[in-house]
Amino acid sequence: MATESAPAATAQIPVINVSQIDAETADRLVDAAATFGFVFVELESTDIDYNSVQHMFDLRGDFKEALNFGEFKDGKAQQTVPDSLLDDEAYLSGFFDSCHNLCVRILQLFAMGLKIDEDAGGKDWFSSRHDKSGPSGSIMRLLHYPIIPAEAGYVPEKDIRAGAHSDYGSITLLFQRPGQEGLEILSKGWQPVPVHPESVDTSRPPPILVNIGDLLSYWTGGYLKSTIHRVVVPPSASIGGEDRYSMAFFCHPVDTALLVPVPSGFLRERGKKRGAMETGGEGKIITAAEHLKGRLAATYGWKK
Ligand SMILES: O=C(O)CCC(=O)C(=O)O
Ligand SMILES: [Fe+2]
Repeated sequence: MATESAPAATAQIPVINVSQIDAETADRLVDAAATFGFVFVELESTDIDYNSVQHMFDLRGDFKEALNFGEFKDGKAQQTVPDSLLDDEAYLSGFFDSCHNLCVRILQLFAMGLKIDEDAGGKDWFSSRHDKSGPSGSIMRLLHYPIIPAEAGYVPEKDIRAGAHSDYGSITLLFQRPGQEGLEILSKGWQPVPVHPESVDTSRPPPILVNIGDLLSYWTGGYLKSTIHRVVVPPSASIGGEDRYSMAFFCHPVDTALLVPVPSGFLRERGKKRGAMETGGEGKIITAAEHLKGRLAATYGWKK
């Protein structure tokens, strides 16, 4: 007989309006990032409009699972774009830029919330290290998780759509579709993340889910949390669920950015030093590219 466990409590991730770059917004964002590692940002409070999000979801051509785009230069992708999306290259490039600009805004708010010393750069301390002055690990990923046919013998505990992981970069923007739940975060057990949190009416566009990646967590000595998450077929779905589509923008600093200690009395007072969580102290100063290489090596067993 199948055992039924009580449904896990939904993660109570705050929803924040980022239209103002002010101390109150900054404190709320930092608080959510330090508590959950995840925060919702109201789409209407950003410069990304819902039509362009819808358009991106409509564009996806007929690719089967994940499609990644690295940076664009003068509107041209730096990696191969599938033929079915060639006509849309300029559009993809524009959306990539809008996502990057929103990340810059969020990074300014994090810098304010962490009270980074004014004479060191204040609110621009993180964002100036994400300034597109050189290549970076930033990636736009269009995701498709196909329906699992009932006859394929779907087993909920086994058929995880995206296994437990943390993201590598500074911050990730995740765009979800109405009615397509499935993301879960590891916080006292697996907690489902809604597409529409309670405070956002379902007639409004889903807010953008923002999460902290390993690099920003490392940079802030673990103060901002890089929370483990995964994607499952939601327990409420019929067997095998339906196709899930999502889009993730992974924002990274420029490759050459040095992950020096964050000049923040706020972090120092809390005993948070760069790398303290991972290395037990302040070791060698590495670049963003080296950090990414280390994470990839750890994941895929590559030799550093
Ligand atoms: O598809 C999702 O909702 C999440 C995807 C994700 O976590 C990732 O690609 O890193
Ligand atoms: Fe992820």
